[in-house]
Amino acid sequence: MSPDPATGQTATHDDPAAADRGDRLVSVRELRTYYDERTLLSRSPPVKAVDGVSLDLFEGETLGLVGESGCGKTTFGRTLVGLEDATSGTVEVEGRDVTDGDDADWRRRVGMVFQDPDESLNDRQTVGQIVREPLEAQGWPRLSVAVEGVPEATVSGSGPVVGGRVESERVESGGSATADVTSRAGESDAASVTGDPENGPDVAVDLAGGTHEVSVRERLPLTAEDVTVSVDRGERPTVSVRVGKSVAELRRDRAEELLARVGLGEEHVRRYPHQFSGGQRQRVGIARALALEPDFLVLDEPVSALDVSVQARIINLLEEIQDDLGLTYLFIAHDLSVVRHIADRVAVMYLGNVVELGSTESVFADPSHPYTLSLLSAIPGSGSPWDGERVTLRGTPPSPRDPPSGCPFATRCPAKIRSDEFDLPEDTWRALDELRVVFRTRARSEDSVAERARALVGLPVDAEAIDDAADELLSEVDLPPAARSVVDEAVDLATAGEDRAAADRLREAFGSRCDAEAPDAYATGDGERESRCLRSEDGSRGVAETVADRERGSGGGADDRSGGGEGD
Ligand SMILES: Nc1ncnc2c1ncn2[C@@H]1O[C@H](COP(=O)(O)OP(=O)(O)OP(=O)(O)O)[C@@H](O)[C@H]1O
Repeated sequence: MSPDPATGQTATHDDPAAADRGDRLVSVRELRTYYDERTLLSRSPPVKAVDGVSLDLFEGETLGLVGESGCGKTTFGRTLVGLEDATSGTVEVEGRDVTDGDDADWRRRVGMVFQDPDESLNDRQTVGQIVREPLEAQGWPRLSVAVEGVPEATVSGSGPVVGGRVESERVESGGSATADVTSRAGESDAASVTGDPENGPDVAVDLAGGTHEVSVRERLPLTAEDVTVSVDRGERPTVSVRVGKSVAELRRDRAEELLARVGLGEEHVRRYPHQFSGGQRQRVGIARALALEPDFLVLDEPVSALDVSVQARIINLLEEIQDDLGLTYLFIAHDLSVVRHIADRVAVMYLGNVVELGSTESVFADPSHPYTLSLLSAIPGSGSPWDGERVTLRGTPPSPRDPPSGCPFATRCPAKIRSDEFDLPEDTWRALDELRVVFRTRARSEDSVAERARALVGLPVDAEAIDDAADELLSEVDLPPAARSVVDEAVDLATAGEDRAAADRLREAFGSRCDAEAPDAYATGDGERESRCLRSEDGSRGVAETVADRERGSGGGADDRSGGGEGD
């Protein structure tokens, strides 16, 4: 395994088990997308929606992106396709930096399908107009023409003429294009080609043998009969290509073809979105996303708003399209069963971070990260080790405006490494964690305009609420005197309005590595996966065992504290 270029750590996002995949299409490194809404009245810190994601996407694969609502999935997808500005980090496509979203070639090569077709389709446009919109926006088509196989003997020029290159290649709306081909002496490439070398030229004129043959690229709504070619074999040979269809006709034909591709007929072209079912509307959304022949689609919960029976049909359609066109998908979902069906690899996201990444099969069979484990435990019949035995996470995710220092999952982690300063039962650790969350939440609300206004007019700090919270959480648990005195100190600080200091005091005394160190991406599962959990640092796991112990009430205490070293 190669070290991570960003962190120097072992085998990471760089590529777990890359051998059987296609070429790398997109490389994302340390990507951050923050929403900064600070105004004169509000000093709230920015929302760290994506907070340091590094991963690769390989040609032809489907990468599933899963995680709770609000963890940053949509923002990540939108940043990849240039709909959101990255705050820092890079997105590279085939070695080219496209992070700023201005790369015209990349913009053409990506498409996005949105969750809610009702919201993403303009109800005042016909379906035909909706699908033609990206074609119009991008000035499609810009036909490329190549001249091939020009033998030395047929075209006279100064020196051996072996190929031609088209200098002008736009189809005018009147329906003709002239391609001036300048001969190039001494070039050795017998078939000089313009346009996208992957897809070939749109129109190729083969001048071999003194005649000419015209071929038209597949998936273009043109046939060779629509194209007239005349060749002037003068001193400066010119090949003129006339296309017998107007731009408007080409766009109309393309829209019909796209609608047919997603299972809609000619009769649908002039209808409006509200005349369709949810599944049909999503088909329109897919046709629109395919308009410019993308290589990469971000599918943002494309079936979440649909009935289960319709979901399966749309998923099948997406799979067929991927096979036919060789597309790469980023498939965003919160439904893990859908992801399991469609994705080759899965990235699990929590609070703006990808915490686990690996092949779908291995992530489902043997999750390394405690967050993945808890997600899988919620799916009955998943076949995961936690199937049917739900690991419920405590509390709600922290605010992305104020993520915890250290591991972002530490405040809810059922396998959190415990401090070895104290020997406490699991219930007590959890109560202390929760009290810290209370102080952190209070500290955050102090930042709000309303709270500052209260402070300014001298409203008292709600001391009773602090005592109540501490009592509720800790009255039933046994705290040794040293621990009790730390809690009393923290409560005093909070009562004095120092909520953040109170939270910090608890962290100092009861926190562990998980509260202090942001985990790198460590290789787990024989290099098949990477996991951002300190327990995966040395390859040993111990996560499932620790969670099992704690959940089943036999854990806690000294055996739980070392982290990383437990398990196999
Ligand atoms: N335009 C915006 N301005 C400010 N904050 C935003 C904006 N868009 C998203 N957010 C916030 O960024 C965080 C990540 O949101 P995002 O929509 O990317 O998450 P998600 O995982 O896709 O959620 P869901 O599954 O609910 O769509 C959330 O806290 C959200 O409130």
